[in-house]
Amino acid sequence: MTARKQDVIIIGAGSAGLAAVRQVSKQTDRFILINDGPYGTTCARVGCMPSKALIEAANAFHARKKAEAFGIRGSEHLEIDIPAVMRRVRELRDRFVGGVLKSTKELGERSLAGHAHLLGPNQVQVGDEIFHAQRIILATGSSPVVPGPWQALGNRLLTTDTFFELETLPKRMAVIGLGAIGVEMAQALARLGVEVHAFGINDQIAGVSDPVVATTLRKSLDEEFEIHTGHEVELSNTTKGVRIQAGSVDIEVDQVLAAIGRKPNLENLGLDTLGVSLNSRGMPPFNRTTMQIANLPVFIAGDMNADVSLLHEAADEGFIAGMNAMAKEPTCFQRRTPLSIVFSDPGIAAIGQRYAELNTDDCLIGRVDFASQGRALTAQRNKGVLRIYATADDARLLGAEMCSPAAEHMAHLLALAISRNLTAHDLLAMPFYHPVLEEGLRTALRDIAKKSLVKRLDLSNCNSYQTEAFN
Ligand SMILES: Cc1cc2nc3c(=O)[nH]c(=O)nc-3n(C[C@H](O)[C@H](O)[C@H](O)COP(=O)(O)OP(=O)(O)OC[C@H]3O[C@@H](n4cnc5c(N)ncnc54)[C@H](O)[C@@H]3O)c2cc1C
Ligand SMILES: NC(=O)c1ccc[n+]([C@@H]2O[C@H](COP(=O)([O-])OP(=O)(O)OC[C@H]3O[C@@H](n4cnc5c(N)ncnc54)[C@H](O)[C@@H]3O)[C@@H](O)[C@H]2O)c1
Repeated sequence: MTARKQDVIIIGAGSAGLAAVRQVSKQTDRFILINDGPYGTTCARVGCMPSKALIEAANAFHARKKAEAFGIRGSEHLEIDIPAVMRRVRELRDRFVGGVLKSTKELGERSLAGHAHLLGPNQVQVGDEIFHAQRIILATGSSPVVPGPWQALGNRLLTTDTFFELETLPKRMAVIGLGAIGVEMAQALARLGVEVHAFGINDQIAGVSDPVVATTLRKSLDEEFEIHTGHEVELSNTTKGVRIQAGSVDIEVDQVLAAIGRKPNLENLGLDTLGVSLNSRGMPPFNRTTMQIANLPVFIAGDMNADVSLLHEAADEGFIAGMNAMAKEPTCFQRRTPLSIVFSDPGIAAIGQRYAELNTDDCLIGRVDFASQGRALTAQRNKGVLRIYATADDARLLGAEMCSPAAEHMAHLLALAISRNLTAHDLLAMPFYHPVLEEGLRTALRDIAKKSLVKRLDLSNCNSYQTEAFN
């Protein structure tokens, strides 16, 4: 065994780990990046990117269902070539992964493959080698949760780690779990022609906490695939597939996609050697503005810390960890306004404070229903609802939840406004072009302004025409 001295050791070559490497490598050559398992990052390899490639293909095929109403004939003759869809998903995936691999290859000997095991706050073991470092950054990511008994289903049980390798899709599929992954995948599979049964242990879908948005979302998804909520599922092998029992539901499918959440990769990592108490889930205490674990020279970033499992947050945390690992004293970084988007149709988004976090007695809620929104109607995208939350005294924007057309774009506008501490009136004083889906956003802002005691003598007071076309 050897003890090699480094300034920083980064464990995990995912999005968080690579963001940390980018910062650390600006200041020192004495660092190593250790990665166990496949390179290329969860996001590019089995996460964000292949799932979006699948969703885009599914949406393109689904568009035929609106053709007749537009006056386009013959769309019923369109066919889908599933093996070609899956090949395209993998080709794009390989392209995205290729870009990531290039950056790890460039590290040469500083990039090391193997399972990292901590021996304390300054030591890491990989195989027979021991490495010593002033600082350590942990960024080992997360893995799909698969309950032990489900393993008996063999290759009839899929997770997003295995799904994208399929050459073709089964006729009948169950998606267990209705979080972000469950909703995105269930809708995409249904739009690709698979008979989908989706199961949620409770009524919450994609994390939506606003009851008005939740009801609209459920109604919209119910039109596309079977949703069963409120019961634990029992899975068992049959001669032809998998039997699923949940409450009064008893069905058979060919394959099951488990999407019941992800767990941090802590196995055999040696967190117990850090000398700090771990919580019931084996997690050490850490500060999300510095990413530092207690007062140790150890930082924790990305999905591994089970805080917010999103790509942009993983990248931010890797950046903060990298900066602080090279600093004399850790700096506190202001975290960004919470923003999450689920790429379903209608899209689902939450910005700033969620409904569940509000004191609803002390805030204003503005609403728009997209069922009769002008531009949405012209595009046959008139489904969904947006609710914006603002302070009762000065209509300062606090947050929003929505399931709506163009949710991903309106979510960014709202995130910008909330980050800049703007009020509903501030946003209403800005231009809204006509006819755009954002006029729906303006309707919800006007709803807040109407309920607010604040009245400003500027264009924020300009009223609506009260007609569908200009809504
Ligand atoms: C299907 C799916 C879709 C998603 N879609 C989106 C989306 O649309 N938008 C979005 O923002 N987010 C999305 N996410 C979430 C996003 O992908 C993750 O938040 C992000 O990839 C986490 O990056 P990370 O660096 O923490 O982990 P990873 O990229 O998983 O990197 C961790 C690395 O550490 C390695 N490792 C583990 N243990 C050890 C060890 N002991 N020693 C050495 N190395 C180790 C792992 O093998 C891995 O290479 C999606 C996730 C999934 C699964
Ligand atoms: N568009 C995006 O940003 C995007 C897309 C996909 C994934 N992700 C990220 O990946 C992470 C993992 O996604 P996920 O959807 O697997 O996790 P999740 O935690 O978001 O959702 C899991 C869902 O499964 C349910 N569940 C748990 N146990 C169950 C059981 N036994 N039976 C039925 N339902 C059960 C939970 O109630 C929850 O609704 C998320 O944290 C998310 O941030 C993001």
